[in-house]
Amino acid sequence: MRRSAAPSQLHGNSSKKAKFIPPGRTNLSLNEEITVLNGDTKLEQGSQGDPRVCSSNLLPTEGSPRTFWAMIRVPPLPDSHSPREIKESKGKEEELESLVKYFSVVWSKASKKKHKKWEGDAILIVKGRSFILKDLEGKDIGKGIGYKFKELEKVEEGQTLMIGGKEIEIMGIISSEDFNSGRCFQFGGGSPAVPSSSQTARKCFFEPFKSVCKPNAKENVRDDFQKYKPRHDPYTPNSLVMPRPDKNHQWMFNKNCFPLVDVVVDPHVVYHLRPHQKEGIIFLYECVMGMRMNGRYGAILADEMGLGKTLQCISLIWTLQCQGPYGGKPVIKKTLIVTPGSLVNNWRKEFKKWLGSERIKIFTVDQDHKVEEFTKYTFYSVLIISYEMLLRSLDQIKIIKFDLLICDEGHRLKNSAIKTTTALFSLSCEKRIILTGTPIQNDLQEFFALIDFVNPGVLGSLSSYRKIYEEPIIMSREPSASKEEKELGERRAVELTRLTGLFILRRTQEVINKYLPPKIENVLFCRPGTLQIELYKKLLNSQAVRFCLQGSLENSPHLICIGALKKLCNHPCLLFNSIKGKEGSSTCDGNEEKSLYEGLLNVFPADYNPHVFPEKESGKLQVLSQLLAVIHELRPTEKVVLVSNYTQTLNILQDVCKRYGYAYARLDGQTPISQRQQIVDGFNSKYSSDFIFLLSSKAGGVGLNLIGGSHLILYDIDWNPATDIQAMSRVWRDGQKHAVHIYRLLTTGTIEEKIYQRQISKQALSGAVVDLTQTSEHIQFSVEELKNLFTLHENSHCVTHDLLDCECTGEKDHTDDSLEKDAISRRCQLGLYQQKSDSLKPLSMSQLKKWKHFSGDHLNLTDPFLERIRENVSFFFQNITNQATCT
Ligand SMILES: Nc1ncnc2c1ncn2[C@@H]1O[C@H](COP(=O)(O)OP(=O)(O)OP(=O)(O)O)[C@@H](O)[C@H]1O
Ligand SMILES: [Mg+2]
Repeated sequence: MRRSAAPSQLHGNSSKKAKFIPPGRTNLSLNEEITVLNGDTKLEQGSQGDPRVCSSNLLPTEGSPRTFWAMIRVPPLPDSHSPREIKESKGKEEELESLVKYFSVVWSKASKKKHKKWEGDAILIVKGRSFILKDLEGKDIGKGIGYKFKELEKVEEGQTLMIGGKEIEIMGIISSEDFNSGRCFQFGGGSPAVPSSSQTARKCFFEPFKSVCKPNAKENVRDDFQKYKPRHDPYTPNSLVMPRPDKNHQWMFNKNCFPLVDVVVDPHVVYHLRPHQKEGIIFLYECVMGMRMNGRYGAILADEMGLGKTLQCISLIWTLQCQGPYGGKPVIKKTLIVTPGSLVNNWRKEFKKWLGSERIKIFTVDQDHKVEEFTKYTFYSVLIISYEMLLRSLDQIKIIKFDLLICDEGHRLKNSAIKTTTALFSLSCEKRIILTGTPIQNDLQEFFALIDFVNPGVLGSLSSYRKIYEEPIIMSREPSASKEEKELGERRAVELTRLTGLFILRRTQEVINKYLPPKIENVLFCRPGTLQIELYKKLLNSQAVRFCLQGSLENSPHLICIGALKKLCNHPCLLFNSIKGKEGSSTCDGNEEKSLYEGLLNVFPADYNPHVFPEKESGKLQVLSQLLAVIHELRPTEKVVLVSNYTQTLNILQDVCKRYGYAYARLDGQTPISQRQQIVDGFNSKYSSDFIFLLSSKAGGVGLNLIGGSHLILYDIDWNPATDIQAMSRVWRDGQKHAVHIYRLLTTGTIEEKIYQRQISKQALSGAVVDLTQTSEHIQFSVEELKNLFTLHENSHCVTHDLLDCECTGEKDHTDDSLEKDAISRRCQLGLYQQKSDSLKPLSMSQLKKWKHFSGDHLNLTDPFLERIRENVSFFFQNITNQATCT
């Protein structure tokens, strides 16, 4: 048996230019040598005894087959040196010590067999006196230290060596650039297709296309060009023409030699498209057609929330369903859209909004409309289904041949182990698009899962990805990282960005700012009520809180304490209900909670009735009811979205609506999915009499359009800034006609301020995960942090302002302009680790300082809304975006 070629040989590895001469072959010339490097034998793989023993006596006779041990060059034994020589050589050695060289090699286990097999390609890293052999998945497969420089210096292309119990042949030199970027590790990643620039899209083709195939007769050509006309005129001004496939693509996909036809997006749709959406459609087209990367058909459209990802996909589906570059034949027949339950009908609505009811037949799956119906009627081309329903109907879905798969809010596929991901993975459809407005780059493993879903294998296996990208990148960010580690991590990150940037597109909110009305964001620090303060202090003095601060966080009930404080901030009656609810409980958790609540009931008035919940007992509720009143009075035609993360709090807010006779709609986790869109539509309709939309943001806020409302009040704060940002994005989006007012309510001096500070400082600074799934359970608190959380600042107007180091007293409008304004253009954000957008990112403390801020005692408040609520607000922060577009 001959040695078979390693993968690089089989696939024509470009790094291997010269000889691939497997050991054991007879055609080695006599002056080619196998060198056995003789290190200090600190080898991971045992070396084959002392190679010096196998010297000339094993030399083959001329003409006889060369054995593995043939032609060994024995490294010279150390000479004795004079002192000066030693000094000089020491200097040289130090220099050599830091020298790193990289080689591509093929390797096999050391063996005396006559015919052996190369077992694989590998990368040899030679540094100073040591070497590391890595396989192409980045795993170390051999190591050795203590070699002599002379031995390692001589390593060169074509040479065969014995190291670490392995025989290797040097196939080529790798530049440090290629190693550092990770490009030398070749795996399933497709090579980028010939870049087709977006400009080509706008150019029309002046001549009939030349196909790579030559039709037989001129006659046929003429006939063909008449028969195969573009569906829409590519020459009209503002037409949106898709890029032309290159020769390679034609070779691969136009086997029947159809004439090429312009793919032109329906002008009816183009008329509405924003410039970034036109670019997005071209991007998606190139991706799913395999024009950006050979053999890869997936894309991630990660535009920030509200940029119209839905419309971009609808335009793509409509285009591909009717047209294609080869003979005009449609590229796709059936599309599957998987989306959160609350958005199924939103998709249907968007299809109708942009394409009317006739162009495309949509089928949405719900309790009464099963997948079988879609299969039965061939005129349906798009199936829209929720993730939950998909799991239930997987067997039926699998039978249908879908040509395009779109996963909306697809960041949920970041966990490759969950059922939804495996179910979707099992579908055979190659053209896959993930839509997500949530940042996806923070966790490298989740990032891998998303990439691997749209373009399976493009980053190799998970283990190779970890070795080649994740580990070096994470290591480079450790404070203890060496300069080399930092450099390597940075290069790998750049390479990962380059590679994935071919099929990830993320644009920031700024691209649509100019189409949006102004946004006035306010943070209101509300003075707590007397009962609230009393209860708060009592809670902080409880045994449970003291236990948390003792230092052992193992079984610490800190989450229970935090929960109780947050409830109290919303309204004392919520705490009252919890205490009452725990009275009979005897579980372990119950006991901890009981110890937290001990003596609290005595603080409440004896006849306390939680159903009455006077507003003055909660600073925020008091501000809220004043705010609703002033909006109702000053803007009678405008509506309010009122957000809380807790159902119980929403119940209170709902009762407030009833109390004041405000008409309201409500959407929370319990709202049946089939009713959600109807509720949203009702609220958005100009004929609706609803004044308030009560929304549980976690339960159903993602992806919703609530542009009927122009005031949004965040009643409580979440640990995770992304949850709040999601909620805020519901109203300030395309289609909004009014200036948008956002109010975030925080109880002054309490845990709510601390959570806010954590959102804006710690997370923004550390770049920690900004991800919807992050909850307080995932946050690790130090005892110091808990101490801070469990402190009440009774005498401060605004602890957050105190922390800003701002010299103002809050009596006048104050804006700190001393800091340089961010002058970074953030129009487009592609891939990982590029400058993040500020618009949907948690604020930093220094940015907050630039917001206008003033205390509730400020004398000349110009904002009529704030003027009316100032009595209970100790401090304000305000920021206006798009003031220029103010009407
Ligand atoms: N070109 C446009 N002109 C006018 N309105 C548009 C345009 N594009 C999108 N919209 C509207 O903007 C709103 C937001 O669009 P869409 O829901 O697709 O956003 P998204 O990018 O999916 O955001 P999210 O990440 O929050 O789901 C929708 O009401 C949509 O109809
Ligand atoms: Mg969406």
